[in-house]
Amino acid sequence: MDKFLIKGGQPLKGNIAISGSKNAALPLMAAGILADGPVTISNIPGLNDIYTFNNVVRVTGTRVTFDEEKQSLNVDPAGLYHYEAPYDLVRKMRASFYMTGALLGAVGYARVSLPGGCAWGPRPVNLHLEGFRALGANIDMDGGYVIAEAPGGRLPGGSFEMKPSSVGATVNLVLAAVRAKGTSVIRNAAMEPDVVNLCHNLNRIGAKIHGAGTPVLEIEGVESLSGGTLDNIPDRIETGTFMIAAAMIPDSDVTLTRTSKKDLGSFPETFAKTGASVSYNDSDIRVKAPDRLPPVSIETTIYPGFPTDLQAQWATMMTGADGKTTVTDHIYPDRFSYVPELARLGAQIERHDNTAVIKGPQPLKGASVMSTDLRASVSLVMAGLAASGETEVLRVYHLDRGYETLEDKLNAVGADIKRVSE
Ligand SMILES: CC(=O)N[C@H]1[C@@H](OP(=O)(O)OP(=O)(O)OC[C@H]2O[C@@H](n3ccc(=O)[nH]c3=O)[C@H](O)[C@@H]2O)O[C@H](CO)[C@@H](O)[C@@H]1O
Ligand SMILES: C=C(OP(=O)(O)O)C(=O)O
Repeated sequence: MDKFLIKGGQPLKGNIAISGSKNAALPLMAAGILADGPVTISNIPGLNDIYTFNNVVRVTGTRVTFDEEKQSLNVDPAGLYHYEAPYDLVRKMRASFYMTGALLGAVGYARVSLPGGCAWGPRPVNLHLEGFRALGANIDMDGGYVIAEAPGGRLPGGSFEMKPSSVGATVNLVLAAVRAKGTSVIRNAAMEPDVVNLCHNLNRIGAKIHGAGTPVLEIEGVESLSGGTLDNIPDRIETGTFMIAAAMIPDSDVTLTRTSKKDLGSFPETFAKTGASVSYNDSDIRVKAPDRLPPVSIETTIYPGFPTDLQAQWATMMTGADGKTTVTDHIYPDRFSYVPELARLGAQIERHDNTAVIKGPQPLKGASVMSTDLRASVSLVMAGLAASGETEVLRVYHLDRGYETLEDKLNAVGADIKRVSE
């Protein structure tokens, strides 16, 4: 298992190119099996989650070819014959559950393993299942698998209101509904850029989805979708992560390229309160660390609110703030595995229910740390960069799920991170 050895205390200076979004890419890849011809998806990052999902899609007989150099992924569903996503793959990656909607839409039948819990507690799929039923699917459970079936091979379509709004369930229902016989309406639909991008791309190959980016999606089912080219968007979470890293490490001056403010929702407004100097251009964002970091409390909410995928990084930055900060997660109330690890680095941080309370400024000092999820792990790397001495971050395979060449990108702007394979 690989680990990182980080020598902290260096400012970050230079350019970092932002990769394509992991969370927007996965729905596009699932959408590939809905088309009548091959689709080519641009700006796909070389990440373990992408490789795993390639294998999930391949199980169905679909051909998936990834040109890593061009970051271009081709999905050819001509050989689609096996309508299943097995437990072995779904347990590695929850997004595999998108195969339920995609197979229902493509062939009217899916046998997909129920995803289990995850490192930060329960992640239910009740809305996905209730939504499929509302669109006309018969849903059964068998040996840990969901069996979803469209009577007569094609869903009739229907209406469903989500409470709460869910990114995963919206993606799954859109995939199931685009080739339904009738029209479907999803109320309180997710407005996250990942969902909007999926809808726009599906429309490019013949879908009729109205209202993307609003809480009401109306999907007129179409007989077929053509093959074609789909475009992935820059990773807004990677962008936010590096913006926070630049703001928390004194004297840093970092320009993020191949990204934009467009999909960041209200994050720039919140980020401005850190006092960091930020300039946004068409395709790059420059961040200079502030001289003094004030405490800025946040609460996660659905888009355009503060993303749950950035709360751990924000809490880490706030260990250096001048005063007391609270970080509250309303989406995933147990997503705090980083708290005891930051404490090992010397942070004054405590968890109370779904809130981390951080008392700063507290200089961090290198130690061995480990986390059990992706965003918590990247936060420990950032803490290691800010800390004095050497920090060892164990089990970096979590990072490899969602940050493309993280250590190379950071080392190129002055960090000192060594990957060690054990
Ligand atoms: C709204 C939100 O911020 N979603 C995030 C969530 O997406 P992900 O798709 O995993 O989660 P959802 O958007 O579905 O969940 C939003 C909320 O709805 C609840 N829920 C969801 C589905 C369901 O069937 N029943 C149910 O009760 C969840 O427990 C959660 O409290 O995690 C991803 C990975 O970290 C992030 O990239 C997404 O931005
Ligand atoms: C946890 C994440 O992904 P997933 O929903 O695939 O687990 C994430 O992107 O932070």
